[in-house]
Amino acid sequence: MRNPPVNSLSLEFLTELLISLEKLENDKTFHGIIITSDCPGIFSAGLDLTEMCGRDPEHYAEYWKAVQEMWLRFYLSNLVVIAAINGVSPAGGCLLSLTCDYRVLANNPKYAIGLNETLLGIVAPFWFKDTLVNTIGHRSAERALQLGLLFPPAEALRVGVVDQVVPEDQVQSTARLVMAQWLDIPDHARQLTKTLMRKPTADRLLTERDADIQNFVRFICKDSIQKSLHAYLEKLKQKKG
Ligand SMILES: CCCCC/C=C/CCC/C=C/CC(=O)SCCNC(=O)CCNC(=O)[C@H](O)C(C)(C)COP(=O)(O)OP(=O)(O)OC[C@H]1O[C@@H](n2cnc3c(N)ncnc32)[C@H](O)[C@@H]1OP(=O)(O)O
Repeated sequence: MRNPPVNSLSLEFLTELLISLEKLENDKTFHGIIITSDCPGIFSAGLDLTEMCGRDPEHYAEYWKAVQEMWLRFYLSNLVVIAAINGVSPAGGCLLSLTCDYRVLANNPKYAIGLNETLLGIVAPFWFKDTLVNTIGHRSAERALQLGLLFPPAEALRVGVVDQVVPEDQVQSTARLVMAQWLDIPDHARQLTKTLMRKPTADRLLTERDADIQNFVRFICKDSIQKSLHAYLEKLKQKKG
């Protein structure tokens, strides 16, 4: 991912990601992809706050549809998808990594990962929650979501948000080793098993997709939510000054 400075998942960047995924899926010489970051120290800052702040309802609806599409397409991809997490990964950045089949995280205490939405005064939607529950179990997910926990590497491994923590200079090579293991499995059997495991979760969003967009638009348009997002963005900007 190369969307400096922080790989935020803007509408444009999400569209590019989806086009790239589609191209790779349509090229039958590809069997797997490794998602990693070109922004030093940052895997992805998550959803782009500027897409959710000070815009009109039509824009929010279009943006949310693209976020849903990213989740659905990566979560259900027939390719083996591995995240080589070489930086901090809050909220939507964590969600993107949770769509992958395997997560390798660099062992740097700054590289926290988690669904921290509540800390911003926003609520992780049910399909964010379902993805986390499927990964770490109900009790750990409930605690992590309510408290908006961002896990440093050792904790992330202990709770199961990531599958492996390795020295920073070994993240890419480890992801490639893991890819080789996953590609050794007969493709059709692996793909059908992935579908079996993930389809019920994806189907829930597919059947409630429009309602979920409407919920998001209603929620994000609230004055109180706009005020918190605006204040949060300002705080991020003032950090430098
Ligand atoms: C009940 C029914 C509910 C229905 C549905 C409701 C749903 C709402 C759910 C919405 C879900 C949202 C999930 C998300 O992903 S929200 C985004 C969460 N992300 C974060 O909290 C991360 C924020 N960023 C940071 O913490 C830091 O930027 C950092 C990633 C740790 C990097 O730090 P650093 O290297 O120091 O860089 P800066 O902080 O100086 O940032 C540089 C630059 O980038 C801007 N920026 C940072 N993050 C974002 C972002 N997520 N979106 C847009 N822009 C971002 C930052 O403002 C700086 O900009 P300037 O250079 O212009 O100052």
